[in-house]
Amino acid sequence: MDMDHAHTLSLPNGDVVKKPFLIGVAGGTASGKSTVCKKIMTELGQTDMDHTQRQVVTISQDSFYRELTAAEKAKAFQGLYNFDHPDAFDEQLMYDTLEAILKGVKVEIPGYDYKTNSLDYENKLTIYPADVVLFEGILVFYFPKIRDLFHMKLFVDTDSDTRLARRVPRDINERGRDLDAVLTQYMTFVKPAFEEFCSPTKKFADVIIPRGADNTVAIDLIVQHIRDLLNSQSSSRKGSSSNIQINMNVDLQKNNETGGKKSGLVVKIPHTPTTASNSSCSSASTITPTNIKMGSFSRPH
Ligand SMILES: Nc1ncnc2c1ncn2[C@@H]1O[C@H](COP(=O)(O)OP(=O)(O)O)[C@@H](O)[C@H]1O
Ligand SMILES: Nc1ccn([C@@H]2O[C@H](COP(=O)(O)O)[C@@H](O)[C@H]2O)c(=O)n1
Repeated sequence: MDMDHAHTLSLPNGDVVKKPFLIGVAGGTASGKSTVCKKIMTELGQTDMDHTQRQVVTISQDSFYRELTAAEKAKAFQGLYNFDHPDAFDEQLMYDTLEAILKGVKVEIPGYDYKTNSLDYENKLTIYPADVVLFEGILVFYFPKIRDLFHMKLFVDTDSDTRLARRVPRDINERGRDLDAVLTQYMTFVKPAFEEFCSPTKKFADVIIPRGADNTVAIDLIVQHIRDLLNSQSSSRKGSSSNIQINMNVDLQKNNETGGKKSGLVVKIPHTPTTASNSSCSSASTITPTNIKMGSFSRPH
């Protein structure tokens, strides 16, 4: 199988399949990862579309939790199982699945049932070859091999009080938990694991999104970027030989230097986009206002 540097794969039989652009979306529990992904899909007009026709799809890391034994399930019901440790996930299956998706293979992924703490094979999600795949979860940047598969990495950065305030009612109302178990699990596992395993992965992000889905500026920028990407893909399918250019390395942090008074933006755009991965953006023009620093990067394959 021949893999070109753009966005298609040429199979030995001459068929050409899509090679998706893979975006990782990490962040603490209840930071708004799924809501951000939903907003991105909605703004791109994807949610009303038949799922076989979608150009953008979202997958959750929760579909890669390991199956629990009966004893582990009994612990989980009391909030005494650690779902926030990397070992709770099937890393190899996650890697193999993302690899298959990147090769344009149609894959089936189980749903996840939080009420029974088990994978839900009755509600499988079929991932058809798509242009953009969003993969969201607390530890999507934790595993180096998986981290390296992403073409773009987003980190949803919502403060821990807000996250706890969202998690408690969600787990009670939507995940069938009782208050005692939710708080026990949070204090015993969720909070310490966030500090140890999730929060340190923020440094790998290309884009940090403070306040999650409330940050419409960040989401609009990301959506615009994806639109540009999809447009460049369709023009390349029509015969253009240009590679996809990604001209963002955005850090959407609060602008502390201005004491929070000026919430401006700094957008640096390279004069001449290059394909060099991780290249810095030394000769850049500046669009103001901004709290966004942009470098440039390109898809790694
Ligand atoms: N910006 C927001 N404002 C208010 N509630 C929100 C916001 N973002 C998410 N939520 C709510 O918080 C909970 C967790 O959000 P979700 O997107 O599922 O987070 P995650 O996927 O990171 O766990 C959900 O009940 C969701 O409706
Ligand atoms: N059976 C399960 C599986 C996971 N969790 C918790 O879900 C969190 C991850 O999902 P988010 O949507 O919140 O990112 C994680 O913190 C696990 O503790 C669970 O409680 N039960």
